[in-house]
Amino acid sequence: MVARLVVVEGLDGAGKNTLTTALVGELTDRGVSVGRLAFPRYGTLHADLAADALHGGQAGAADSPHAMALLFALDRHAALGELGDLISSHDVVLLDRYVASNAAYTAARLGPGRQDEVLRWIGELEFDRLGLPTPDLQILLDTPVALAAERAGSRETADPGRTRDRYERDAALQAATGEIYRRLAATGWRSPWQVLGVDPDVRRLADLVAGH
Ligand SMILES: Nc1ncnc2c1ncn2[C@@H]1O[C@H](COP(=O)(O)OP(=O)(O)OP(=O)(O)O)[C@@H](O)[C@H]1O
Ligand SMILES: Cc1cn([C@H]2C[C@H](O)[C@@H](COP(=O)(O)O)O2)c(=O)[nH]c1=O
Repeated sequence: MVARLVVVEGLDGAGKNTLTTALVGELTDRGVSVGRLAFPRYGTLHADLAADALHGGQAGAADSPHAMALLFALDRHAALGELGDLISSHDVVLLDRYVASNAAYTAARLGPGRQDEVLRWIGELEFDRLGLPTPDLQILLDTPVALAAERAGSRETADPGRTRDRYERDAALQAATGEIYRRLAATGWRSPWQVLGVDPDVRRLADLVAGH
């Protein structure tokens, strides 16, 4: 059996990690074997260069929208083997962020006039040229910007080592990213999407993911 590849997308602080953890628990309880991976894969070369740029470090020279998008894409390209192993050994593979994150954030940075061009570019680069597998389902956790920002802020307060990066501090960028995510979902960008509101029903989501 080939695993269903399911992606959880949303703004910084939307609750993706929390939802993914709950979904892994619910699916596992049902006897579904679940693989899990989050992007960027902190601790790897390209992801750490991207993170450094986001935090204003030495790699800040790479902080143009296209350069950042390439770093995130190369991190996924380097994960192809790991992703293939997960897909071949589980019923379902859950990804916390994937190609649509790159599409949404990069398009938001470039502004309205260049959105179509960048959405096409990212899709062609990552899926068609780099050969990343197409998701079976993309889930947009559509948490309102203010609530997502509040959650990201309280996480920083609880753990001062987890400082917010420049994307997380930029309310306008988050709002623009949220709009692009909704557009990606409405147009079925690259695969079917499911849009969820705040505090989604994890059991119903598990039904959908497990294909019941
Ligand atoms: N449904 C919820 N109700 C209350 N708090 C929540 C909920 N979901 C997540 N949180 C809290 O909000 C914060 C952000 O959640 P989480 O880390 O899951 O978000 P995320 O989307 O993965 O964030 P990021 O993309 O920035 O890593 C955490 O402190 C988490 O405990
Ligand atoms: C995978 C990926 C991420 N980003 C952006 C989105 C976030 O603001 C940061 C880091 O993500 P995290 O969930 O806070 O760890 O990077 C992006 O622009 N492109 C991507 O492909």
